[in-house]
Parts: sequence; C-alpha cells; structure tokens
Amino acid sequence: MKVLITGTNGLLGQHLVKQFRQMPDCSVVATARGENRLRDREGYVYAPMDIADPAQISEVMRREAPDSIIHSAAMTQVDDCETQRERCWQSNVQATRYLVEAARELGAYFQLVSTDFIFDGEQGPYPEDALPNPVNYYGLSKLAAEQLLPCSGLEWSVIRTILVYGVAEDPARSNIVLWVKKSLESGRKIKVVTDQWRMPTLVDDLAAGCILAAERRATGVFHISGSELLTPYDMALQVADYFGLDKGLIEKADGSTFTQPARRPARTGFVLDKSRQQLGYQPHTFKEGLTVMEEGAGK
Ligand SMILES: NC(=O)C1=CN([C@@H]2O[C@H](COP(=O)(O)OP(=O)(O)OC[C@H]3O[C@@H](n4cnc5c(N)ncnc54)[C@H](OP(=O)(O)O)[C@@H]3O)[C@@H](O)[C@H]2O)C=CC1
Ligand SMILES: Cc1cn([C@H]2C[C@H](O)[C@@H](COP(=O)(O)OP(=O)(O)O[C@H]3O[C@@H](C)C(=O)[C@@H](O)[C@H]3O)O2)c(=O)[nH]c1=O
Repeated sequence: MKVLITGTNGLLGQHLVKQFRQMPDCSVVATARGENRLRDREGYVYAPMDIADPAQISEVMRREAPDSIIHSAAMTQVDDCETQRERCWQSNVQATRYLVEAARELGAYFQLVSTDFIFDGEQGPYPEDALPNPVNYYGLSKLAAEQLLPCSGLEWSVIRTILVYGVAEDPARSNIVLWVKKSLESGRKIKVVTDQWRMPTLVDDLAAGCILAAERRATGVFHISGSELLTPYDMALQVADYFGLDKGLIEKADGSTFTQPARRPARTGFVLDKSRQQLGYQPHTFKEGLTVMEEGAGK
C-alpha cells in the first residue's frame, strides 16, 4: 500500500505517520503546509502540500500516485471557524473537494477524518446512522465535507472521532489533557464544565482505527472514539489524580459560568459496536490513555 496523509504536522497526522511507517509493505507520503515539523525523518517521504492549493495537490498526487489517501488536515480551532467562516469553508470543504477529485483521477481509496460535532448533542451517544444536526460552523463544514463522498464514485470511508488527546511534537493546538496538566503544574486555577459529555479519544487509538479501516479498504462511516462518557470536569480530576496534581485548582463550571464563541453540543459520545465488530477496534480507557501518553512523552 502507498498511503498519502494530509496534515501530518497535526496531532493525528503525526501519529498516522508513526504507525503507518512501521507497517510492512507500506510506503508513506507525509504532507503538510510548509515545512515538515516532525523530528524523526526516517521511514517516509515528505512533500509540502497546502490543501487549499489545487495546483500543489495535482503536482504531489501526480508525482506520488498513492493508492490510499487519509485526509486528516482541517481547520480545527472551533471558535476560529465560527468567526472566520470563509477560511473554515476553504480549509474544510473546498480543500476536501480538490482532494476527492485527485483521488478520483488516481482511483485511490479515500478516508476522511470527521467529528462528533456534526451532531447537536441532544441524544448522545450516537450510532453512525444518527441524524446529523451541527450547532456550530466547524461541525457544519465537516458535515459538508462528509457529504462530498457518497456520490464521488470513490471507495471511501469516514472516521468520526471525539475530543482527541495525546502527545504531539510542536503541536498546532493543545488538547484537554495537556491543557489541564500544564495549568495545574503551573499552579493556575481552571474552570471546567460539568454539563458537556464526551468520549475522549487517545490519538494512538484514533490512528490505529484509521489504519484498521484503510488496510481493509473498508467503506462507509465508522465511529472511533474512547469508550467512556465523561465530562471535562471528570477528565480534569482523573488527570490531576494520575499526575499527582492539586485538584483544588479545578473549579466546577457550566453553561451559565463558562461560554465560548462557538456553541458546543452538550452530550455526544459514540456507539462503538460497528467499529469493534467490523474493524476489531479496541480503545484504551481514559486512565490507560494517560499511561500511554506518559510512556510516549519520554520517546
Ligand atoms: N482534535 C480533536 O479533538 C478532533 C479532531 N477531529 C478531526 O481530526 C482531524 C485531525 O485533527 P487534529 O490532528 O487533532 O488537529 P490539528 O489541528 O492538530 O491538525 C490539523 C492539521 O491540519 C493542518 N492544515 C490546516 N489547513 C491546512 C492546509 N490548508 N493545508 C495543509 N494542512 C492544513 C494544520 O496545519 P498547521 O499545523 O500548519 O496549522 C494542522 O497541522 C481533523 O480533520 C479534525 O477535524 C475530529 C474530532 C476531534
Ligand atoms: C478551554 C476550556 C475548555 N473546557 C471544556 C469545553 C470542552 O467540553 C472541552 C474542550 O474544549 P476545547 O475548546 O479545548 O475543545 P473543543 O473545541 O470543544 O474540541 C473539539 O475540537 C474539535 C476539533 C472536534 O472535532 C471536537 O470533537 C472537539 O474535540 O473542555 C472547559 O471546561 N474549560 C476551559 O477553560
């Protein structure tokens, strides 16, 4: 398999490179905007590819001719997506359209990484066929990207995930575990909500789930997340307990005391039966995930 990955400077992209390049009979083309920010340069080819630029996409795709494309790149800052809608649409929808076109010319398998934010959070946990109803522009843009696939004529899959955490080199954005850990380590008080429910997902498990689907050229939508429905407040307490940090710095908050520019769906989470049965997906618990992070941080 020759796999091309988009957004490899990002949290998921880095772990996809790390795992794919260890697979026998697999060659990896890592692509991202600008310079390669991965420290380890072994076991893959790097090609700069800004997915907003169709000329760059055509040039790289013609040269590399992958048989599988894992599309991870996106504008992921949810609040920026709410206030910079044109940039969000260009990054998350128009760019996906360019990549789908390139995949069609190559006859390549196409996998899109998507999100729980396509749902409104009224009836979580959600199975794959639940009715989408995004409550913010980021979620709307990711749903629009998903909707490019059914009529694309491609062998395609969508991997939806939730609140990804883990260790990243030079991360473009932080994640909930690193944010809580760094805040408490520096003695900073944090307000954490008790009225949102998520199944936080270890990035190593997410990458493994993407690969389980890609190596089978599995088609359709798969929900790949952690298995425990937790509030961010629960998560913060577990992080404090695990790393021996001061829980007294964690203050309860809710929608009446903590707001963000973009609305968040209240209760998401995924039903994981299909991924477990069809892909053999097996996520870590949140606590196990913290252990994996700690072990990985040393490497
Ligand atoms: N993180 C999460 O909690 C969740 C993420 N997802 C989805 O998972 C995928 C990966 O997210 P994650 O790794 O966490 O996010 P990151 O923000 O860590 O990575 C996204 C990457 O996409 C890159 N990117 C953005 N625009 C472009 C562009 N025009 N050309 C090339 N690269 C671009 C960014 O590049 P740069 O570094 O240069 O900014 C960044 O490295 C996304 O599709 C996201 O929607 C779904 C659910 C939850
Ligand atoms: C910053 C902050 C967040 N939170 C809560 C809100 C939220 O439930 C959780 C994470 O908040 P953030 O704003 O960091 O993350 P958020 O943008 O909500 O994360 C989303 O990212 C996109 C890419 C996705 O696709 C979604 O699945 C989801 O992971 O932490 C607090 O309680 N207090 C705080 O001070």
